[in-house]
Amino acid sequence: MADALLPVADAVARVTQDVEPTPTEIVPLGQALNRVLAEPLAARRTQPPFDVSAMDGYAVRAADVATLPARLTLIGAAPAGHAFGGTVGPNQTVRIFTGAPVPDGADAILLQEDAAVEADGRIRATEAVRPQQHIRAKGLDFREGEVLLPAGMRLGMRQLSLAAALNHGEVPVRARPRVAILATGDELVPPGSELGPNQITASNSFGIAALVEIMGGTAVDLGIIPDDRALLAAAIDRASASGADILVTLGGASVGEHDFVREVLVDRGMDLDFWKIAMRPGKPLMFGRLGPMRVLGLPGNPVSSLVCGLLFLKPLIQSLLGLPITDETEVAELGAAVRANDKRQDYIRASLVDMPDGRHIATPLPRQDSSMLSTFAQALCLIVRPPFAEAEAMGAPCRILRLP
Ligand SMILES: Nc1nc2c(c(=O)[nH]1)N[C@H]1C(S)=C(S)[C@@H](COP(=O)(O)OP(=O)(O)OC[C@H]3O[C@@H](n4cnc5c(N)ncnc54)[C@H](O)[C@@H]3O)O[C@H]1N2
Ligand code: MOO
Repeated sequence: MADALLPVADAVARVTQDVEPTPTEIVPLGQALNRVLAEPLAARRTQPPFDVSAMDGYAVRAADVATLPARLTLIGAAPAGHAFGGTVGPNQTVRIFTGAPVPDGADAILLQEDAAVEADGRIRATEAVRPQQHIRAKGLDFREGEVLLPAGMRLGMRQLSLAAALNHGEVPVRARPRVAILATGDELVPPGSELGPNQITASNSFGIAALVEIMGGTAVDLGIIPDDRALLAAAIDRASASGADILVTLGGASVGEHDFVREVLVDRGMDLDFWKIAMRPGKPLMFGRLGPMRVLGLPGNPVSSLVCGLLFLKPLIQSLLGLPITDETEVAELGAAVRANDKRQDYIRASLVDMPDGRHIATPLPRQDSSMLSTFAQALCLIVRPPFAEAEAMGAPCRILRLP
């Protein structure tokens, strides 16, 4: 029977359809790195809160120092955090430091480097000043009530500092999507084990868990389940009971006699949405819903697993975080000729050189076997070739997806 293979874009649309963002939770700012704002953040204060000196020097009346010579009487000091209480009168000055409020009467800062202290204690300007010189006006950065961080913003280093400057000690963010990860296969043992004769190490869970964490989710490793229907059913029930938003199964997705992940999931109540897509690597991808939990069945071949994680698990997590799903492919140039493609959208592991003239050269790596993590780790991008794309010569334009 001919396979009915779902196109990749349709599969992404079905995986992310009707996903409700996770609830809002309030977290301390110090724990909010990489979290996604659930509500906009407005300034709770004005910055700077008053006219402030941008330099260490002397607060002066610009008219007094418009031309040289100019000598001023020192009447006080204003370090940061302390205002000078009085008013600067004609030919008077106040010692001032960066970040201190500009005293009444003053309208410019004479740089320390442009001033000399005379024997009688007076201050002699060696350079003339302009009005407002080295003064940061109140509200230069932002004003109270202004929204500077919109909902849906991911909090990176710059956004966290800005949130702190706005005077938010804690922030409303989307709860981290919880992703349960379950590896299947009699041949699998954890890395670092003493390997038996027919065993390999389970590698996929690590890459998938890393992707979950990078995206701002929480990975819950449910371990390795042997090819046993009862044990698999029990593990699926544990995943359901854990309240995970997503269950990712690894392996057992194909057609062999030991590939019964789909059957057992359906038996446990999963509503199967699709199985098998027009993609290489990753044909036997499966998706369904089990109660409130989305289930992604990733193929066991390591590269297939991780590429499917990037193409389907990543947008699913983005949807749960209320983030838009965007086309992240870019235009590049083929560094070598490629053959005509068949019915499966191809994701070719490739090197990538960003040229100084702005071109990006993507060259397929020699071995494309979906079991080869060595090639995948070496690749910098995937060349995306649509179904039935024609053969292309070196130098032809192509689309690429950069790898994280
Ligand atoms: N007759 C057919 N055979 C296969 C087809 C097909 O259409 N007809 N599809 C092939 C494709 S494409 C893929 S991809 C694989 C997917 O198979 P499964 O999802 O059932 O995965 P397994 O058979 O369990 O394992 C495949 C391979 O990957 C290794 N593996 C599995 N889990 C892990 C893990 N967590 N970490 C590291 N390596 C893992 C496993 O040992 C196998 O070598 O099916 C093809 N067959
Ligand atoms: O398409 Mo499978 O995903 O080659 O290995």
